[in-house]
Amino acid sequence: MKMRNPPVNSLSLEFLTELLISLEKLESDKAFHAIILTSDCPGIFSAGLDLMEMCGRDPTHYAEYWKAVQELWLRFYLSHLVVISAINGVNAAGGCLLALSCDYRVLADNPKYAMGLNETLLGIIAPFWFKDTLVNTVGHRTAERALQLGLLFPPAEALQVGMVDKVVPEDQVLSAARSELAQWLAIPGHARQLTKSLMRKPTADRLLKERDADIQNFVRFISRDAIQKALRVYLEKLKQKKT
Ligand SMILES: CCC/C=C/C(=O)SCCNC(=O)CCNC(=O)[C@H](O)C(C)(C)COP(=O)([O-])OP(=O)([O-])OC[C@H]1O[C@@H](n2cnc3c(N)ncnc32)[C@H](O)[C@@H]1OP(=O)([O-])[O-]
Repeated sequence: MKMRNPPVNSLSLEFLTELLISLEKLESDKAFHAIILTSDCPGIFSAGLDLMEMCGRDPTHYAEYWKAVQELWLRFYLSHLVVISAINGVNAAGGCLLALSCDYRVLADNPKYAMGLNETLLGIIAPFWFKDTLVNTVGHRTAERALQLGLLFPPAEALQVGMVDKVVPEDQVLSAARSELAQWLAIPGHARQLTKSLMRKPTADRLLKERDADIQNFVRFISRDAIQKALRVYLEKLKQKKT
């Protein structure tokens, strides 16, 4: 599955929906057993959630958007397919969450390709299920430091803390993901799927039990004047970087 939403693969409502539909199609086709998730945007895996969906819109839109973000995470996190990410670019916040929801991560060895949950740098907060997904991957202490400081880890560090499983030269990221897949596909499917569910269900259930409350929290939080201002300042900084 190659993500293509130029220029930065930001996860807009439309793009999230497209990803969700593509995943559902693959899941319902018995011929498919695995997905390699990668990017078609040179040098960028994903810039994360689309800031334009969270800035200057109304509460109904924020609620619709957040529901779609929840849906995509739940679907990827609990997918019965083997999902491997071949991370071929910088990967921030919501994009990193998507990669953390995969079963295995291969990252291209380029110092520019940092990844992490950098929400605090924008003055916003990673929700509890983003946090849980990170904790489940790198452990509590590393997650605590990474989340508070909004750290984006370059490849060597991402590997060291366990945020990714393998770092390979840039031209080998897809072939390495394919080689890894062979090991996962050699395991009897039902045993692997049930084990995945055993490991992940408690984390997903926390959100499933309070989806509506989580949407309301998000809408309240993102609608605050101070948060809207912080997002506008951040977007402005991104634009100024160019000039
Ligand atoms: C509770 C909520 C939890 C939140 C979770 C999140 O994921 S929060 C998300 C946290 N994500 C981040 O902090 C990552 C923010 N992004 C970056 O750091 C950089 O864009 C980059 C390193 C990904 C690519 O650098 P580069 O030099 O190759 O590209 P460039 O920088 O020149 O951008 C090109 C155009 O795309 C635009 N745009 C960019 N990102 C977003 C976005 N997320 N959305 C919308 N638009 C975005 C950018 O403004 C510019 O627009 P313009 O001026 O053409 O109209």
